[in-house]
Amino acid sequence: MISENLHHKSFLNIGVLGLQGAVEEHIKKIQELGYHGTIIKKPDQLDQIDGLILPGGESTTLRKLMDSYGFFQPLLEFSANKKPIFGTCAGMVLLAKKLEGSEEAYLKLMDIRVKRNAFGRQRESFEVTLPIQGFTSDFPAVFIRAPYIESVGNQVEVLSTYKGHIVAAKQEQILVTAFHPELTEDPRFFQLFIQMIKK
Ligand SMILES: NC(=O)CC[C@H](N)C(=O)O
Repeated sequence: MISENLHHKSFLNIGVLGLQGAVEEHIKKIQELGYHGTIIKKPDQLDQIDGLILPGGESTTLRKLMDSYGFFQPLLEFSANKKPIFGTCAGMVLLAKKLEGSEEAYLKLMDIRVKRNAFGRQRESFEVTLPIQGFTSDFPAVFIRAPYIESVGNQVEVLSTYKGHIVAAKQEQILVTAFHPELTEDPRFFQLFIQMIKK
């Protein structure tokens, strides 16, 4: 009985880093798909979850908060244990191995070089439909002061580009999007992340 229940989908517990940014929107998406979503405010909560979403927000603020709450080392361990991480927008900036310009990268968990606020002032926020590798139809992508990926290492699978710039990618158990899948009705990026967790 117990082992059967453990396979029930609601037993997957997906965390959303809850220090700043689009936290509730992600929790809502996880719940809509029938899974348990937990707002993560302390590093010891990482032990309870099967995967973690690093939401959009302001990456400079986020990294300061992550440092002061002691998240840096525990997140490296979380990733070393092959627990999946999904970074959207600022979350993607935090996962990058390199940042364009003088700013030092933060977690350096994914072999991507990221340019922040990359689409310029005129295009602070916009929505486009994009073909995504593995999806059978285009995805509505909402960009807000979005970064893009300038280059990737050979472990990285490019999932989507917009105007020649990489805006979604995957490396082993890490998924990133420059856009905000939590702001559209389309659940496919969350479904993809959940598949990565179940693997
Ligand atoms: N919507 C977002 O997450 C914006 C990201 C922000 N421009 C940054 O670099 O931190």
